[in-house]
Amino acid sequence: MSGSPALEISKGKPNGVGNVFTTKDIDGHDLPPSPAPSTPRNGRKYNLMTELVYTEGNDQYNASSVPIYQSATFKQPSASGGAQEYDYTRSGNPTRTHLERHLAKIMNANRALVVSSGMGCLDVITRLLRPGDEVVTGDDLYGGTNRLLKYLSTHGGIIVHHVDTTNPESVRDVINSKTTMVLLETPTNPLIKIVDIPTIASIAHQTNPSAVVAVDNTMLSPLLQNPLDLGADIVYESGTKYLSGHHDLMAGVIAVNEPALSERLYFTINASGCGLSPFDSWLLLRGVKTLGVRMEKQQANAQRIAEFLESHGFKVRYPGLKSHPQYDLHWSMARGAGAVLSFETGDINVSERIVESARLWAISVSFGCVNSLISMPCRMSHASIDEKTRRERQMPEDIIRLCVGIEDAEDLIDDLSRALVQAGAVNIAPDGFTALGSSQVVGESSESGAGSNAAPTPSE
Ligand SMILES: Cc1ncc(COP(=O)(O)O)c(C=O)c1O
Ligand SMILES: N[C@@H](CCSC[C@H](N)C(=O)O)C(=O)O
Repeated sequence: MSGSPALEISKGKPNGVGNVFTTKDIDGHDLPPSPAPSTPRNGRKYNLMTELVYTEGNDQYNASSVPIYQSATFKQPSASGGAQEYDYTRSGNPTRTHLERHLAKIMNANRALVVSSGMGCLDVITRLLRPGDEVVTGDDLYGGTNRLLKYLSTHGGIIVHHVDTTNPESVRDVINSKTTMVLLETPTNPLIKIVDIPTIASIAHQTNPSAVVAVDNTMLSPLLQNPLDLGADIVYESGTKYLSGHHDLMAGVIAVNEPALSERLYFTINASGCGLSPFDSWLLLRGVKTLGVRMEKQQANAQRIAEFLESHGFKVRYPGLKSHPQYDLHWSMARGAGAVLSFETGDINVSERIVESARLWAISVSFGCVNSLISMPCRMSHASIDEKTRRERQMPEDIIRLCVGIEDAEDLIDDLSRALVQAGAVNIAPDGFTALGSSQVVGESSESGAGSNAAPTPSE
């Protein structure tokens, strides 16, 4: 790639640190700092769907698929050290570098770093904190995030404020000169609440210019939202979810624009040894290429299912529905609604029966997979948040989370309809069914959802 006339490599340090390209292409377009070799040779910035699949290598055999450098060590030409880019895979590996450069491009970032899981990202990011530092974060957070923050507040001398981040004023109320980090998720998992990244980022930076605003973008992926463009300093994602798409690997990616910050994060990754393995880097690079087609289908299916449930009287949380209280805010930041939604039945036992009656929908934690999943967050993904805290944070114990895959939408709706009937979650009438306790008149449900509004007969 160094021979490309379109791009110049800035002088970098070993292991890809600082090896970013200048921002102008041959035509003078001001490109985001571009992480070749995954950028087309002409230096042009294409639409994201194109950039996702475009990678280029400098392998001596012109391999179309980036090789897996399954090697822990790299021989060196002399004993003087420091002359070559790689020496040891914990510090850097060509397959990992290739993935990082590709992800930096996709995430509109100067630099991306890949680690062994989404929680690995948060571990690396929170090592920026020092005892006495304060963190402001949400009251609806992924259970594992909550658990790590709790550990840090109990054992690491970090003060953590959980506030309702859907209201920027609650952030303003607690933020102060000791606030070194603001940690956000949007949409939140599992209550699908929306958080105003630009407003909160500006409150944080005004109050303490050195505060770092970190956003967990796992629920939407870079296809649908770019928090760095909205004022965040760090974005991270669990690569276990949409980025890879098949639930066959664990990974995490951290992306930043500020070189000094990226150096501090890289230091921890090298020092602690949590960089992603060559094989998982290769798998993740392969998965990222289909992110666009997967997400488009998953999101279209999720919209159908959300409308189906809502039309039958269920309380549904999904930012693709106009009834979402923060619909406008969501669409001011994001290009899509994603494929995770949740709904309530009003009864834990009914919810449990629905989950267990589903056949196509696997009972499983996680999301972003091509297969559709159903879960009860309070008992599964968020069980690490104790019951009292869940109550204080108004997490409905009966909430069901649907993580929609790429199957045929009619099949998914049929299976869900059958599960709802089998679980006794709906009132059945000759012309349709409605959620128990719903004020909706039977039969008035819209045609937008199920293949038919007729009450399905439980087939099992
Ligand atoms: C929103 C969110 N962030 C981070 C994580 C952590 O990712 P990982 O499981 O890859 O560690 C998860 C799920 O696990 C998640 O749902
Ligand atoms: N037992 C795991 C649960 C993982 S939940 C995975 C995912 N983030 C989700 O929301 O489903 C744990 O304790 O972390």
